[in-house]
Amino acid sequence: MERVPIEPVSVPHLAGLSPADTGNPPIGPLVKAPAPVLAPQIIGARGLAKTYPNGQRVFAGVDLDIRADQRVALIGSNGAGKSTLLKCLIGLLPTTLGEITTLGERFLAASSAAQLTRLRRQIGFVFQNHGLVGRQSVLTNVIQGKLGLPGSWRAFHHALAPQHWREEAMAVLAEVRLADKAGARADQLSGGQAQRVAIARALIRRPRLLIADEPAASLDPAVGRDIMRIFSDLARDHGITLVYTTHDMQHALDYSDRIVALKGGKVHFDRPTARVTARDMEGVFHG
Ligand SMILES: Nc1ncnc2c1ncn2[C@@H]1O[C@H](COP(=O)(O)OP(=O)(O)OP(=O)(O)O)[C@@H](O)[C@H]1O
Repeated sequence: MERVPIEPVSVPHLAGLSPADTGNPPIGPLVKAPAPVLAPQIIGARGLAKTYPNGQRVFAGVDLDIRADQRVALIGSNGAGKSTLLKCLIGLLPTTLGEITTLGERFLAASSAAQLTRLRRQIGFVFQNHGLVGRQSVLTNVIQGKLGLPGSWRAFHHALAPQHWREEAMAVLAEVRLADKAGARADQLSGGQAQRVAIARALIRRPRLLIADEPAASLDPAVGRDIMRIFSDLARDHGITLVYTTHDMQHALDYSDRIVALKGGKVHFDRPTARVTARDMEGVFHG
């Protein structure tokens, strides 16, 4: 049988076209999808346990990872250990077991004095009792937020402070809507106004982390909500990580991105606020 030579087949309309032109994906080295970028860690805690010297066991086996820019509500019933945990995380109280890394300072049990100084420089504190000096002016109280920072002897009185500190103090007072009270004595303020000054005093430190222990507990409901809103909005606008304790469920739900619940000496749940149900909240305080 006669063999017919087979000519290479040429497809004129595809000749010279690149893969992109043909719609086929290019064949190349496999490229891995990029890992999600995590915000910098602000607080990392592993296997924390705390028992007070009198034998009072508060919590055990606590792990926590708080990233930059989060607003975290730490909740639990009275005596659940919220304040104790908060103080341990920032090196103000020693733990019994575990490892903590806060703002890059790693410590077991207790922070060193040098670590505590470095931590304090980067943290703003607001407590239930505002802790203002009543006989001094609002302006001086705000400038005293600079105490503990370099050159801070000048923060004892506004008259000693450099002009730019006074300007900063007026700017943070404006942020808490109290610029008009700068010259008033702190003991002439209402509870809500005093707490707003305490927030301004924390903000003037330009903290990376804002710690608030029951900031609205002694205020009436409307003023308490106002304080929580100021906190939460300022933390978001300034990119400050906020960790606050509360036993008010609504304050936890309305002003945080994430809720960590303590119960029975353990983390009962830790999840984004948007995924926390009313039943979850009930379970923290009852049952
Ligand atoms: N210095 C201390 N010595 C011994 N026990 C303490 C000390 N401070 C707190 N406790 C106890 O540790 C437990 C946790 O207290 P903590 O103040 O951390 O709880 P909390 O959740 O912040 O409570 P609350 O909501 O009432 O402020 C409580 O049983 C408390 O009595």
